[in-house]
Amino acid sequence: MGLLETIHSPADLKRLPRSRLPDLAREIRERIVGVVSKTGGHLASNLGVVELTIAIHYVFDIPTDKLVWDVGHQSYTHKLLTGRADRFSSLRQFGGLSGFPKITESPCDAFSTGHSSTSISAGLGISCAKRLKNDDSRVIAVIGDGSMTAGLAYEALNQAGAIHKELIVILNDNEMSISPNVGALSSLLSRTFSGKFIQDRRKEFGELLRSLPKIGSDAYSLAKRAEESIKAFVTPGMLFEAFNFEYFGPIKGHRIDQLIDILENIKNLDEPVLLHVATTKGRGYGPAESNPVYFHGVGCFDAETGNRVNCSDLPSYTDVFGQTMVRLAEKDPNIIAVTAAMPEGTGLGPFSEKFPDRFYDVGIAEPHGVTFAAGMATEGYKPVVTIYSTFLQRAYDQIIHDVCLESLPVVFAVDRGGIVGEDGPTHHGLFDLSYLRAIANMVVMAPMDEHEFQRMLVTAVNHPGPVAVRYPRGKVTGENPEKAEKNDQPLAIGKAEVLCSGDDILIIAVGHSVPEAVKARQMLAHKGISATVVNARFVKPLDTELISGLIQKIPRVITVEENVLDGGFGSAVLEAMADTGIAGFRITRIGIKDTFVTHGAKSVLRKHYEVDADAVVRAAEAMCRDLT
Ligand SMILES: Cc1ncc(C[n+]2csc(CCOP(=O)(O)OP(=O)(O)O)c2C)c(N)n1
Ligand SMILES: CC(=O)[C@@H](O)[C@H](O)COP(=O)(O)O
Ligand SMILES: [Mg+2]
Repeated sequence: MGLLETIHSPADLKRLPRSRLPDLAREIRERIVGVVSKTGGHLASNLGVVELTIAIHYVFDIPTDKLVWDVGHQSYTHKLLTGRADRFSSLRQFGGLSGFPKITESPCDAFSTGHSSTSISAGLGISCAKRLKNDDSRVIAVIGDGSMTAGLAYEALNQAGAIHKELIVILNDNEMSISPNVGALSSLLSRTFSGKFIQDRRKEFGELLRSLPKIGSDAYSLAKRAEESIKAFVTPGMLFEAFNFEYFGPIKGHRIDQLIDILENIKNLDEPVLLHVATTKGRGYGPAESNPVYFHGVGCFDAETGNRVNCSDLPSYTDVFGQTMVRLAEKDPNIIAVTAAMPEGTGLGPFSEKFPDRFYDVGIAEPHGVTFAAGMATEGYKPVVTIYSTFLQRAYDQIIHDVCLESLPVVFAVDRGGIVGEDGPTHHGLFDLSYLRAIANMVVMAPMDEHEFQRMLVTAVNHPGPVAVRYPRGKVTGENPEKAEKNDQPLAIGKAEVLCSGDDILIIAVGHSVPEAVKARQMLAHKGISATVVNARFVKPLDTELISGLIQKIPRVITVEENVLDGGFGSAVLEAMADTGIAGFRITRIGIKDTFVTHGAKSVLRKHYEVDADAVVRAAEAMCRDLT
């Protein structure tokens, strides 16, 4: 029997002698690679924290002590050690284990996560609550160097340092976000401080001080040298000490013994503590160590070779976006691309290579990215801010206050709109149509296919105000290649199109729900029901004229969207009809009812939450039945 099979709780782990822990780490790596090769998941980040997770569970008493994982994409070892090993192969599958910590999944998951940089805030909140209850158990927050690029982390450090509450922050520094980490902080963290380095700086600084009385002709250059020398002394420790944290590290993150010793030492300090741990992303699995960007979040692969399996040849919407951006930027030198730590995920790799001076990776800092783009727009540039729908939620005030209030021409390329699949509720882009259409001056559109997508991007970069194009995660349709010849032509803003006509039912769909509506029309035809299908294209401005005219002719209406129903596209249609005073029609809105969508394959979720073609057919049949 393997060691892992003997561990059903952290208490079982503590019974193992320290000498067996490296063997356990090996088994855990094998299990993670084996399962993730079949389910997909965040492989590289998980392989990097195997020893750290074992050490934390060995030293602390989880769940009495609380452990908060930042993002939570690295929590697989934690799941394996906390009674979930037997269900681990169900990872990220519908009904199976979540890929992130989830309060409802285990008492050992202190906080639910998925979005980055929340761990210090949540950990501090938990710590303060414990002290109010006279509970002196410990709170540990584990945060990556990439997640330390977000302002939220510093808001939390700022408060923690001021109120001196016990909190252990472990900075897991692998010099990587999804891609290599960016920004001034990342170069500060990655400075190597050998004894020689420090001695050299001291000597240099000493010489400089000795020369200071001679200040005369070139005071500026002396001052500059002094500044440079002082800067050379600024260590990561000083940064955190400035926030009143006790700093320890950097220590090597793959030596379990050393990790256990230091954790034992800092366990009972009654000040905020920051332990800086250096780890390697992908550790212990060759393909992931050599390509941590690809293996950050990966689909199915062959565990022997690391090669991808089950790939379709079709490009994704993200690929089409990346290619179109290059084409548009070749013609228009004012186009700028902004990403928040996701150059690969957003398809901006080719753009960044071709136009390095017009490409900005701001780090995990979506609110800053939006305001940064607004600043560029005031100087006549055309920023295209490319952020996943779910992460753009972070920047809502910036969209309203910094972009839309003055109607600045910023394009929002909203990737991962709709159901994204296995990442689950923290990552589905199911709110964007609602939150974006509520803002004055904003144009909101969603393409039915890759051809319309390109036309929408052309339309967006030529529009003089804020505009959002929302598109899904996944492959393009690969259909209607004849449409390609119009791909460079802009669309008329606020104009929908009738795709096909029929007298019984009117189906009005938007974005990638349009192909579902077309499929439903074919299924309905076999049942003797004929439907008109409208591709709305725009959620705002809505084509009220076309829609109201059709509703008067066909008063049995179904709207279809992959967004929450509240405030979404169907609501927009209802509001417009109320405003025009049209009455005497029936409407069924298909979309996500008032709930959060779990994790699982996209097709499974679409069926389960009734936003697929079958759901449209059922709604149409019910409407026709009620009439007879
Ligand atoms: C608000 C937010 N923006 C973007 C992401 C996407 N994302 C997930 S993990 C990650 C990189 C995190 O880097 P780090 O914290 O260093 O963790 P590592 O993967 O290196 O262990 C990013 C950008 C996210 N989860 N949340
Ligand atoms: C953990 C996280 O937030 C990202 O890694 C995310 O899972 C990426 O999603 P995609 O796979 O859709 O790029
Ligand atoms: Mg990192």
